[in-house]
Amino acid sequence: MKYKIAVIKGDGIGPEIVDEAIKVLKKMGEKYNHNFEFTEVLAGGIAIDKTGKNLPEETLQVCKESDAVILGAVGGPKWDSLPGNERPEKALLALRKELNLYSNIRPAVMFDILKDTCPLKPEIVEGGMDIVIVRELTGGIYFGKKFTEGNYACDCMEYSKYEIERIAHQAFKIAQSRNKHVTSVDKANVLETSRLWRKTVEEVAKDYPDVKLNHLYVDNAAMQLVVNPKQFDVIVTENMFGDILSDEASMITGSIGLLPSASLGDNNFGMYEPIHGSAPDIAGQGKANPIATILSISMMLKYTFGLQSESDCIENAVKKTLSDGHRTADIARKGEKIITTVEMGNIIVESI
Ligand SMILES: NC(=O)C1=CN([C@@H]2O[C@H](COP(=O)(O)OP(=O)(O)OC[C@H]3O[C@@H](n4cnc5c(N)ncnc54)[C@H](O)[C@@H]3O)[C@@H](O)[C@H]2O)C=CC1
Ligand SMILES: CC(C)CC(=O)C(=O)O
Ligand SMILES: [Mg+2]
Repeated sequence: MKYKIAVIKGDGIGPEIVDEAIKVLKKMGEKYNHNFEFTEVLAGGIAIDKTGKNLPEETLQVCKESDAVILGAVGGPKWDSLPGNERPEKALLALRKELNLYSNIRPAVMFDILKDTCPLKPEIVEGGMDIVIVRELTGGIYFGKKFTEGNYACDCMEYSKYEIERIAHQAFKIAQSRNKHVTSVDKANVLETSRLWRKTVEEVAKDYPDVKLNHLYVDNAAMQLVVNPKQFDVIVTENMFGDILSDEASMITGSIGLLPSASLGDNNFGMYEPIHGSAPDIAGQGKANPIATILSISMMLKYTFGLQSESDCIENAVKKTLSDGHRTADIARKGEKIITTVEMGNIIVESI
């Protein structure tokens, strides 16, 4: 079968990590006899430099005509002084909105073999962590009305009941396939959008009587994540809270370079990207961990293409590579041998 994949490498470490993920996917194609067809398109800073636009029309068109999109990351200091709408990051938001990818699934799992890289107390680490953050991706403060007038600036957090309902359903369905527990995170003590969020999530919960629901304010949730991550199964939350909480959760697993994500809409189409950014501080140095992007490929095989065994194969190859002691700089302990981005990709390909 032929699978059409749009590839957006982006900026900073984007090209380095995506190259490793493509290598893995090509190997999977050979092993399982699948025809993965790649079309590379531009978005972000590199698109600004080459075309003058952060999201050229051709990019959006190719994405719409593909079965899935792989994205590295966009942005960097070179483009930081541009106005909001012209920045590389705006291209990512526009892609998510245009492709109606309202549901961002961010699993955060502590691998046993990496427990010693977790900065938390040993007794907390011992409990482990296996959570899925379900982040609303096309609403909230990132997409609300915004303007600057002289010395005043405004960003509105906006949500409709419909937007909350569809992400809540997604979270409850995921919880049904796991440990049947949803924690909804909001700031309902001060935000109108959060009060609508909480009320709507409670209504949706009635359709899932087998799933336990509790609510946490986001400040407490941020604290609970480092005090007792084991209490969580599925966290559902709005766009910005999910963005921040998932970066926090990543460090409990050992590194932000480990966490993948799937951005999904109403059909099987999806955009797959690591949760991290373009990491300009380490770009071009072979220091980036490609595992988050490689695990995003694993999510793509499962969610968009329905290839569960192939998805498991990648996950197992990553686990074996880590069990064999291979470490990029972000997950190496003092004195451990450090390998490069490309070496990590090669070893994972060999494990497949
Ligand atoms: N999805 C995307 O395209 C995203 C883009 N950004 C953009 O990326 C740029 C940099 O943002 P930052 O706030 O620095 O966040 P970042 O996630 O790029 O980097 C934060 C820290 O994590 C490290 N890091 C990130 N990915 C890593 C990996 N794979 N392996 C090892 N270490 C890794 C970086 O070296 C840095 O120290 C900004 O322009 C920002 O807007 C930020 C987040 C997401
Ligand atoms: C442009 C940002 C909203 C990207 C980001 O930080 C993310 O999606 O995690
Ligand atoms: Mg983020």
